[in-house]
Amino acid sequence: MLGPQRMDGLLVIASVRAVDPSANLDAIVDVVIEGGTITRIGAGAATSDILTSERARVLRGEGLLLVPAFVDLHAHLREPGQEYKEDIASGLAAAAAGGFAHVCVMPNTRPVNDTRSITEAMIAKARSIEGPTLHPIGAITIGQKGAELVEMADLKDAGAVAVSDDGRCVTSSAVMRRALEYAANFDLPVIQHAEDHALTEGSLMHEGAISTRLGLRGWPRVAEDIIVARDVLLAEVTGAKYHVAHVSSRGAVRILREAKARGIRVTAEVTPHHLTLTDASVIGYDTACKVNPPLREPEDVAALCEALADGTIDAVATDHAPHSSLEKDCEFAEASPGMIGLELVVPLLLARVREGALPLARLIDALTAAPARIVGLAAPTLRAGALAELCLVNADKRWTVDPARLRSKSKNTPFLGKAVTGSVELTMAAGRVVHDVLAQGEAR
Ligand SMILES: NC(=O)N[C@@H](CC(=O)O)C(=O)O
Ligand SMILES: [Zn+2]
Repeated sequence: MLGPQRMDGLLVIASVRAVDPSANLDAIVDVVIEGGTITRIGAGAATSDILTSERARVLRGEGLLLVPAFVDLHAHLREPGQEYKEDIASGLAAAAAGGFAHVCVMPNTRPVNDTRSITEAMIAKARSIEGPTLHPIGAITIGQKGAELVEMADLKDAGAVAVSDDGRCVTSSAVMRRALEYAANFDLPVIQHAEDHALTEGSLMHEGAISTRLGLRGWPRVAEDIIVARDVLLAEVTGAKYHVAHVSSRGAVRILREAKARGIRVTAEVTPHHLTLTDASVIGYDTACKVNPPLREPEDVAALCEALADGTIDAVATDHAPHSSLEKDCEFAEASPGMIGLELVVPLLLARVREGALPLARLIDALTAAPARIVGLAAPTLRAGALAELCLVNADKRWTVDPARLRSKSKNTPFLGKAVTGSVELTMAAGRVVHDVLAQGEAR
């Protein structure tokens, strides 16, 4: 349910700890939002005139954390074609609840988003909903078949912010080279799902001691590393913008670190689940733990966290991949890979911050300015004059991941029923309140 704040209203958040690394900000401030714009921010910005104004909704910010709203580079909203798993409305509602103002959506819909008309239809649908802004990612190849390139100029013109065959890897070096060369003309980043399919045929989880014990065919790290290494070389010769989706292996981290040190234009993202879970989660054969790329070993999780902390991995992306009970309540071998993620970013990653594995400011950058830069969006920021795109977090609130509370149509997460700490209390996107749990039981 939305709160009383509208575009023309006055919202005041008083005495809140605001953290925005892009504005060099970490301080207790008041924030005044008028007509969807941050008009004042700073200590004492909420003057008594403002606080007593009839028009004002005043939120007490003590004990809360205010950050720019998040930008997701990788979500599967399943519309068109698989609306029983998710649709644009439910996916954007989940994004709002998770603290997101912008969601880049992958093209592995039915049909695949490889044309202007599908890109435009997705944008039109999202515009009819008062929620976070949707940004389509077009396919690299027609039908994501890995052969013929799409009309990238058309897709870009229609509003696509990047291209990707996500779900499938562009395995042909020749196709990938041409894709990078072509995309460079339009300054479109090429996002790779790095998986050498020849090495992962029939795989169900990470290849290691646990897959051997469980008798499940494994996906070795090297299947990811080979593609990342090859693509880094292609990015170097083409000068194109290359981005690696959902990095999961420590080998890929090493290759990215070397590539960046050599000045090659590469960027990368990591998911909350790869930063928190290992292949040991698969021991109970819980199909919610089946995901591509697979959950790996503790050494990989540590390497991913370190790489996110030092900026080798630029961004956190959810890879929100909803699947219904039809695809998940079955044998492990038959289950579709993927887990939902939009609504769990804050509790999962604040836990890593509390453990000291990740500085808070870096995490906020990785959820806001860094992903925005990769796809060329204006990053949400906490500055006077900026569009209000922000997120109010209660870092200490404990809640249970109850299926009834999740806005996503699908409930495929291994965190179901688990208690977590850290909740998104209010989200503003494009100047509007799109998620508000404070409105209930509030004095005014
Ligand atoms: N991550 C997954 O396991 N699945 C994704 C595809 C993808 O992101 O590769 C999906 O679309 O379900
Ligand atoms: Zn993928």
